[in-house]
Amino acid sequence: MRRFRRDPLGFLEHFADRSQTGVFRLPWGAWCVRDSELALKVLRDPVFNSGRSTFFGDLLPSRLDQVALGRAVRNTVRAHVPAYRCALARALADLPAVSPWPQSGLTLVHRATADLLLHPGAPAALRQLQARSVRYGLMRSPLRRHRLRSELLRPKLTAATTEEITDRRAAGVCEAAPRDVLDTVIAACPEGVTDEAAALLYSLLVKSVVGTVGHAVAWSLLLACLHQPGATAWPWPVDWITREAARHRPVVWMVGRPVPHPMEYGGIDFKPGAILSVSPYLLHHDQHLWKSPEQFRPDRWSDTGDHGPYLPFSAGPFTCGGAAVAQTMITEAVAALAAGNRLRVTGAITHPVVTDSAAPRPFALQRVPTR
Ligand code: HEM
Repeated sequence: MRRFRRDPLGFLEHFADRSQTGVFRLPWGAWCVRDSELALKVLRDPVFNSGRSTFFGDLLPSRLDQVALGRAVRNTVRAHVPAYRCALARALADLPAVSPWPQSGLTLVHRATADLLLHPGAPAALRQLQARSVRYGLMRSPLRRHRLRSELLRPKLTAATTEEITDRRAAGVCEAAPRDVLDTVIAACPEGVTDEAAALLYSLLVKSVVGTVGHAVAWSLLLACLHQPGATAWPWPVDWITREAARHRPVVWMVGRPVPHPMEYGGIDFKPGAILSVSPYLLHHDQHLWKSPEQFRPDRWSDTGDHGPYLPFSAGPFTCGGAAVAQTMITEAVAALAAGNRLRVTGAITHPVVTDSAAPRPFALQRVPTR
């Protein structure tokens, strides 16, 4: 496991290269589908994708409820994009000339979405708890002391969110005009979903909106700066940079699907319940399907054809419900950070820290105004 912690993706590639079958066993017992065609089949085939998605798990009673909630939240977030842009500009004005990343990515995105997640009239204590959780453990930290802190914070945040949901449900929430993502979640939860389950659903979505987007912003900045050190302007459109960063270093590095009944897959016999994992990273680095996949090359997005499988947001029936709006949020943030500035990174390496997401290791970003 020490080798995995040092270079998780290299470790995964090493196992994939040595495997003789389309599916190989990971050291911690799970199964990884190495063959790209078989992997895409796992994500798309109804055999593995019926019933409820693992993202929401059993927090909602049916797949229809999951889809309805995902769409409702996506719509609320999409409607907020103009406000996000303005709030981002205000948050950037407070960013120091040298800032610590990837944490600054999460802080920036949180500041730009704070009123979307909890409207300004929501209890101040809850808004503060949410801001603290963004600082100390929205995403699982590799550091034990951070994990301990977040384990202390999480029950408090869940309890405070649950209490707020109880109050809002008692007062009634207007489905047609949600004031924030919490209202949207409450309105989309069918009867019978407890206040605590609604709080857990809400926290999953906060993690996606702030944590996953924040880490994707950090990867884009890091990779673009490392490949154009000291440039006053990047030679690529920001959209190409963010797409290529999501290919080169997908934040969600593994998604899993349970095997529904005894079956043979990729030359191996599986029992029901075994988890088949698909790694977007491995598919994005398949030498047979991508040209020079190990290189960070935003210009590969100048044309629409000739690409291998691209699934930073997964694929098939359980694809990320917020993919398009997430892409917009990431691109807007990177563009805003770069506008009128020369960017430089120090202390940067491209080996990620892998926990529940593949995050960049700490680096410093220096912004020097060019006008
Ligand atoms: C960089 C940002 C993001 C990435 C990389 C990402 C990626 C993913 C992935 C890989 C899944 C799981 C799919 C699977 O199990 O196959 C997922 C699920 C989901 N994501 Fe995202 N996501 C991001 C941001 C967002 C945002 C901003 C929203 C909301 C607006 C969102 C909403 C959802 C929903 C609702 C699902 C569950 C889909 C379902 O089960 O039907 N995501 N996301």
